Amino acid sequence: GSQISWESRFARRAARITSSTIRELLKMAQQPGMITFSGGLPAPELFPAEAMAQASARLLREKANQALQYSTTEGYPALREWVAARLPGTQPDQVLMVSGSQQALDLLGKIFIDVGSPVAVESPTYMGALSAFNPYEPEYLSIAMDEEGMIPEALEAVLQRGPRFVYALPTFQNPSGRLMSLERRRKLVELADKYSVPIVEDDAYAELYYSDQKLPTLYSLDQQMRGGGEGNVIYLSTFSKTLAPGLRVAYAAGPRAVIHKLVQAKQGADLHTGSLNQMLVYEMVKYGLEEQLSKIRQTYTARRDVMLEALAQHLPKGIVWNQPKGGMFIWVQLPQGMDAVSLFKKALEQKVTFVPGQPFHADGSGHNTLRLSFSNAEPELIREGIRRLGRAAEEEMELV
Ligand SMILES: Cc1ncc(COP(=O)(O)O)c(CN[C@@H](CCCC(=O)O)C(=O)O)c1O
Repeated sequence: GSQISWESRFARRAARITSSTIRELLKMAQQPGMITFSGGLPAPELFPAEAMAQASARLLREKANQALQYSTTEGYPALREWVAARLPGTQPDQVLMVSGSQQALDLLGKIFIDVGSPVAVESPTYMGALSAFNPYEPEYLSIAMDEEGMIPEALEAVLQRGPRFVYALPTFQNPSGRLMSLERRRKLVELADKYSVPIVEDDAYAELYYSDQKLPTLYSLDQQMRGGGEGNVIYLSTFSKTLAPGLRVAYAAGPRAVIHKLVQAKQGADLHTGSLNQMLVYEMVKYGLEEQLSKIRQTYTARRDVMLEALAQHLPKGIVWNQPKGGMFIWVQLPQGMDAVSLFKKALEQKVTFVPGQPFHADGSGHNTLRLSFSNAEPELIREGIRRLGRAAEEEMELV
């Protein structure tokens, strides 16, 4: 027969499945001599590779049957218990181990979103969440933010439209780096309860704080407000930023009815997260992660400071950026009328990459924004990369 036109054969939802900008840009970063500030990649030199080599060899010698066999969808029991013990008022049967929090986002889309369902997101928000939700064809309601996080009036107006859930990143938000203030956290939890709209709290960067002490999670504030018992917050976090993203081990915690439905959805997706990888993560965290975490905080604080200093030195006037207190990203605003994609092309010629900010905006805005990741480049490369970015920005500004 004639050549099949596959586009016409795909399901309707396939039209909402498009490339991840970050993943596509990461491919470009492979070019020789390129300095990349694109992916939120942990510093590989901090991976505890030697300890993992020994632990996995031991697991395969002593527990091969368990490590190499199919395991339960809910996850490795000892790891679920470890996670539950660190979350207020949470039992192990309220925790599901997932293959990266990216999978949790996909499964949450699958169980909560119908075609046209309203879903509330921050502006900007994590583009990977939009990629996970898009195939389920939601209608996004963007919540305006200021430096302290969601603006209460904007949030309340969105909640009155009955979204299926609010997707919130209160701690070192990807991409803006914002830390939601305690007052705004309380406001969000109270308003979500008032309108009985669930909150999905994506806490990927919880441990990557570089100055003030940690603020309480939405999950814990919700528990306090209710005096314990099951709450209104579905909490996500991951071992990608503290241990190793290549292991693809993360977790979701929350009300039993939600976790149970996520388990059923995961059974249909991948049966379970890698048995060996979960057992390896448990071996690495069971005695605590403090030593690993302090190494990470020290390294990323230094890299953040080098990047901030280089930005001040090399970027032309009119370009502004935040001073993140944690996380992996610096969020840059170009003057109105300047386009980050056009700057990206000039930067590529200078052999430096970043992530243009528009894909982080569900409402299509943000053409003059861009995200820089400072976690995965040595200080000297950061200085050189920002110097190159400065040159590209000078060129671009002459045209505007
Ligand atoms: C807020 C937020 N939520 C979930 C994830 C995905 O983390 P997992 O590794 O799936 O646990 C991430 C990871 N995002 C990185 C990594 C994605 C890079 C890549 O696609 O390789 C980034 O924004 O660059 C995140 O920032």
